[in-house]
Amino acid sequence: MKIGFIGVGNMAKSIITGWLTKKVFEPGDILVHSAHRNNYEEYAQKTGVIACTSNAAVVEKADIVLLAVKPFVLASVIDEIRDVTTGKKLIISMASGVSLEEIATQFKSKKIPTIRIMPNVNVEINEGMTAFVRNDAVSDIIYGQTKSLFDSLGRTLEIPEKDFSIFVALAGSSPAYIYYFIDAMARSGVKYGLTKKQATEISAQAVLGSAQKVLAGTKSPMDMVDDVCSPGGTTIAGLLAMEEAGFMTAVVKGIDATVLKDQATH
Ligand SMILES: NC(=O)C1=CN([C@@H]2O[C@H](COP(=O)(O)OP(=O)(O)OC[C@H]3O[C@@H](n4cnc5c(N)ncnc54)[C@H](OP(=O)(O)O)[C@@H]3O)[C@@H](O)[C@H]2O)C=CC1
Ligand SMILES: O=C(O)[C@@H]1CCC=N1
Repeated sequence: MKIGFIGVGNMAKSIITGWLTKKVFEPGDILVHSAHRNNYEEYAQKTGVIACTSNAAVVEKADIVLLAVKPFVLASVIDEIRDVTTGKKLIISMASGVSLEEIATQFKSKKIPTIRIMPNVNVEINEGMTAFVRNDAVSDIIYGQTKSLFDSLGRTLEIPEKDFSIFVALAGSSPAYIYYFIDAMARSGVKYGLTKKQATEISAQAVLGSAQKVLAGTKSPMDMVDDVCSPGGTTIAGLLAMEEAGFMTAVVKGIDATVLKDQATH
């Protein structure tokens, strides 16, 4: 099976790395094309994936085509590939805020099997979180096969399309917020004399272990907060100072702004 990428920027590269690591695809099964020849040819040379000469060539040669361009470029890319896209190709879009209906309108056909996904960059290390929804032209078999490709990249979840905006906030965009949190912790460590490297490792491992404990699912996160806060201790002093500075409000406002921005793309 050949898989093609139109656009080979941050998200496409993360997916490709995840698949190559798990040997889900060989480099020779992956086709790429993007806006700038230097970029995609250099990437193909480095990784062994195949560079195509146009977006249409990717569609012609691939069984599955991932549209990995920014949302505002999607319409012009679909214009370019419309004539070579038959019902035998599976189209996967990861563009935030662009609905299946809008994609069908752009293709001028409801018969193009299309899956909308929302991955995150952590697929690169096979620890991603990817949401899925499909149109009526995607059979159960194709859907199941496609989902298993993404299962190799981390967790996957089928959700209604109306929930994609909140999913973008909690999973698509949130790695940036979590990296930012880790960096803020690490900077505080530097303030107290640790090297940035030491402080970053300490903070990241604390986030990793905490996330794993939450996912183990034995207690709610809030119960775990209480377990760490010894009466009269250091943690409750720090937590209340963070809350006074608006920790919870800052997070909720950030998620609200992400959701609004995603909805504004429609
Ligand atoms: N980054 C992320 O964490 C996530 C991104 N997404 C979604 O993934 C999509 C891609 O985002 P991201 O990878 O970050 O963006 P990037 O800017 O990193 O990559 C965009 C890619 O699109 C290519 N491109 C631009 N115009 C065209 C065109 N006309 N034809 C073919 N290729 C073109 C660029 O080419 P070139 O490299 O040659 O300039 C580049 O490779 C977006 O829709 C975004 O919403 C979804 C989840 C997470
Ligand atoms: O920032 C963005 O628009 C994309 C969508 C999710 C993550 N990055």
